[in-house]
Amino acid sequence: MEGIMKKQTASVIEVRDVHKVYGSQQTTSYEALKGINFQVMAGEFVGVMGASGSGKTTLLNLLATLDRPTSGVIKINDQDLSQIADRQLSEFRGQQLGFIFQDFSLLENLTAAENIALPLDLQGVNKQQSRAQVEKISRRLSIEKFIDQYPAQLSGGQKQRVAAARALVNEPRLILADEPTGALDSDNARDLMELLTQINQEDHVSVLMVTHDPFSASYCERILMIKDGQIGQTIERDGQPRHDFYQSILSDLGTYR
Ligand SMILES: Nc1ncnc2c1ncn2[C@@H]1O[C@H](COP(=O)(O)OP(=O)(O)OP(=O)(O)O)[C@@H](O)[C@H]1O
Repeated sequence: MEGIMKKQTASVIEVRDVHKVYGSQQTTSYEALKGINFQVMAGEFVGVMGASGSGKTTLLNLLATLDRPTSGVIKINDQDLSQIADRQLSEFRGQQLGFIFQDFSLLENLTAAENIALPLDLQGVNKQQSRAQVEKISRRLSIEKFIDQYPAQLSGGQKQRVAAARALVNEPRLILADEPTGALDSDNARDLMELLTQINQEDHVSVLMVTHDPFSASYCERILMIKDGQIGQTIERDGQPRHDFYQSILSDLGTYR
C-alpha cells in the first residue's frame, strides 16, 4: 500500500533525448547513448540492465554528474544539470546523491566511521554533528559494532554495509548504485538488496541500480533494458512476488540478448 502511495509525487530523475558521443573526430567518435528517455519518480527502485558495452556506465556517469551529455536534458530533483557550473558539481553531488560501487570504494587508511563521515566532511559539517549522523545511520544499518574498524578488518558484506551507510549519511533522495552486489556472495547480495529495499520503502529514497545480476534486479520495481545505447524494453514488476519477477527477468533476458 505504501508503495502505491509514495509514487507519482515528483520525479527525481528526468532524462530527455540524451545522447553521448565519445571523441570528437568523425572517424573515431563513438555514440554510446543514442537518445535515452526515462523518468524515475520519488520512491521508485529502478534497475538498469544490458549487455557489456551497451551504455550503462555511460548513463550512470551522466546521472552522477561525473560527465556531461553531448545533447539532451538531465534533471535531478528538478535541477537541470546543464545549469550547474563545473565548480559546483561536487557540492551538488554531496547534497543530493549517494553512491554505492561494486568495489565498495572505501579508503583503507580510514576507519569505517571515518569513511562514512566523508560526504559530511566534504560539506564542512562540524565534527559533533557528523559523529551524531554517523552514529544514527550506523544504528539504522546495524553496523555500530564494527564502525571503529578498518576496511581490511571487515568482510565483503560488512564493507558494502559501510559503503551503504556512507551513501546514506547525507540523507540523499537518490542513491546511484553501480553493480553493488558484483563483489558479494549470494547471502551478502541478498542482505544488501534487502537493506536497499528497506531504505527505499521506509525512507522513500529512490534507487537507480545498474546490475548484470537478475537476482539483484528482481528487487527492483522496473527495469530499463539498454541495448546499443537505447532503452530497448522496460520490464515492470507490477506487484509480482519477487521470485516470479526473477523468472520474468530471466526469460526476458533470454529473448532480449
Ligand atoms: N571514454 C570513452 N571513450 C570512448 N569510448 C568509450 C568511453 N567510455 C565508454 N566508451 C564506449 O562506449 C560504449 C558503452 O560503454 P559503457 O561503459 O557505458 O558500457 P556498459 O554497458 O557499462 O558496459 P559494462 O557492462 O561492460 O560495464 C562501449 O562501446 C565503450 O567502449
